[in-house]
Amino acid sequence: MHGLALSIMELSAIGLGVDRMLYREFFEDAVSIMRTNLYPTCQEPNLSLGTGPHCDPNALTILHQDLVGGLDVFVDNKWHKVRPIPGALVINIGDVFAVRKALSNGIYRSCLHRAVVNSHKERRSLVFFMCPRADKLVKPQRNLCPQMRGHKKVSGFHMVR
Ligand SMILES: O=C(O)CCC(=O)C(=O)O
Ligand SMILES: [Fe+2]
Repeated sequence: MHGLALSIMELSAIGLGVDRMLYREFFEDAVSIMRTNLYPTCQEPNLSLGTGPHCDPNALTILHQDLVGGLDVFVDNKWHKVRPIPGALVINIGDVFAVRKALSNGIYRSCLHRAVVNSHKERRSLVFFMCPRADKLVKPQRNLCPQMRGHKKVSGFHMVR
């Protein structure tokens, strides 16, 4: 999973027009998180949520869901179902990569999502959260920061787990 996430980061760097190896130093040998989620059936699914609406706070998320369905994304002011496709992974970018002043300086966006439950079948997902190394300062490349022109230093932050 970590190797796949690193390759996706390389592609993302190419998309931003920065050195494709740039993000390797942030993520190589970093401690990431893997979690399994189990959503039991619920008699009143409309009154309950599996996971409430959120953006992932890490850099990149790789999610595998079973075929039950329940992941929703919020796009154009509405919730949309992410239909499970056998063998497919869902790739989500998180705040460390997406927000302003983070790695892409807001050029990439993190996506609000949630998981809903149903009354007939329990659901499982397996999620890999790629996090940056704790000792790395998260900040965008200077050329992604037109608003910083004329400033000496681009400030950054450390990811707190
Ligand atoms: O189980 C899902 O489909 C979503 C889980 C999720 O968003 C998370 O664990 O951050
Ligand atoms: Fe999430």
